[in-house]
Amino acid sequence: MSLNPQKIITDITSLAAGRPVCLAYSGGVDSHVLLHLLATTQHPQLAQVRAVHINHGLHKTAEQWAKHCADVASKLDIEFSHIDVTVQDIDELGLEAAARKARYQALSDELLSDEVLVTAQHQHDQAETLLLQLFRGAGPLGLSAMWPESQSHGMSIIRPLLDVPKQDILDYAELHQLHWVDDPSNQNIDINRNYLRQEIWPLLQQRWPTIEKTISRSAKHCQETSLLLAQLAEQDREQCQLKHDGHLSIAAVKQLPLERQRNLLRFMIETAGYVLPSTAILQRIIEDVINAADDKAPLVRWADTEVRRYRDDLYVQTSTDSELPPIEINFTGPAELELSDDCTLKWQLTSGDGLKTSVLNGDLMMRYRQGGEKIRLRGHPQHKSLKQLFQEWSVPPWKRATIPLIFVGAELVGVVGYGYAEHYAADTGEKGWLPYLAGDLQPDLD
Ligand SMILES: Nc1ncnc2c1ncn2[C@@H]1O[C@H](COP(=O)(O)OP(=O)(O)OP(=O)(O)O)[C@@H](O)[C@H]1O
Repeated sequence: MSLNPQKIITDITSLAAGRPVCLAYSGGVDSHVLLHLLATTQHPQLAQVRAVHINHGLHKTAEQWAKHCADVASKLDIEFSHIDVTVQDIDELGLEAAARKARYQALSDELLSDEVLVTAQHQHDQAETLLLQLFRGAGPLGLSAMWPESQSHGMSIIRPLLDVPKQDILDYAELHQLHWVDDPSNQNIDINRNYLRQEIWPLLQQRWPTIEKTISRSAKHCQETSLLLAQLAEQDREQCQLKHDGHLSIAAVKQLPLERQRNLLRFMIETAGYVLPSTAILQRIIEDVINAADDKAPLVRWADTEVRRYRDDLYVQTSTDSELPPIEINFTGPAELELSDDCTLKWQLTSGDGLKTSVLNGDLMMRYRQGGEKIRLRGHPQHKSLKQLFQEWSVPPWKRATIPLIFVGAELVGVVGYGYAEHYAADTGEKGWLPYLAGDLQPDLD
């Protein structure tokens, strides 16, 4: 079998679906062949094409590579740019992963909002990726290896060569007398992928000559299985979201067989964009969180993610910072205050809601809960402790310490987002001063 240029360009056109394409051009043979195909094969629906090279600056010859890429693109009449990046966190991530991280970040910054990125991984890369996942004990999603189209780092990425054998790419390059750059770091067998490629693969291929193709076929089977599992998880999620607040009902989750509980949890975590937990952590979520006694509020944490239970609700979220620094502010400055990276307190004048505007003349402060606060809410006959109110409002314990409280002197007069004290709440028809958290439902402002 040999590489069919028209089929590849047709595949790119259909995956790109009218969006302009930007080729990630390393200077290696694979992306050079793809660049050549894009430049020389016509397709009426193929929108604009350009190429970008990332210079990691890791080799003495890096500048020459970038120059080589620019020359090749220019001869093929393809718009070209190169980006210099600084590879960081090498000690923590290892050279290969650190370079990939810097590369994807730069590509993501470079891409226009409607552009798709095209990369040149082929059938052999796909087989290697599946094997490396297998050695790590991955399930169907990991064994799906690379998808023809996926979303990553905020970009759409398409991989039109996944079904093309490496040999076909080399034959094409030879036929068209292409000159490419071989990355010297590919020889370093301390890197698992290189070890597999240099030391193991030749033996496998000697014994099983079609192994590149057959392993890639397994990746496709796993992709199909992953899609089916996602559909099942979607159905289970609908069934377990009894309220409309997006949280799963623990009682409903417990009705599912264990393997579907695990499948649902993985799906929820993955679609929310968090790092998937290991099998052991997943098991702890089932044992310690889902099967905890009703009155417990357990949590399991990994990476920067946590799963918690409060009453019947299951929370999958970014780890909460339980030790928030105390803040004391008076409200004479601008009408907003950044409380943390993702939380801003804002305030506005509005009709019949919030606090009387006269509070602005006094000693108005904001701080978080310290324990022992009481408030008599508007329309209530007596004071209640904040603890009791948080329970009545079903505020999960770990959120209580993050809700801004408004004080006049030492007196608690408002719990942002929840309610105001009888003597300080704005009357109907009167202008009120309303603090709220950005992202909360905005009040009707006038
Ligand atoms: N420095 C880079 N600049 C732009 N794109 C890159 C760069 N390195 C890799 N890529 C893209 O990511 C894909 C996979 O990377 P990988 O490291 O397997 O490529 P390579 O073997 O160095 O190069 P090639 O796949 O072009 O032969 C490449 O096919 C290419 O599309």
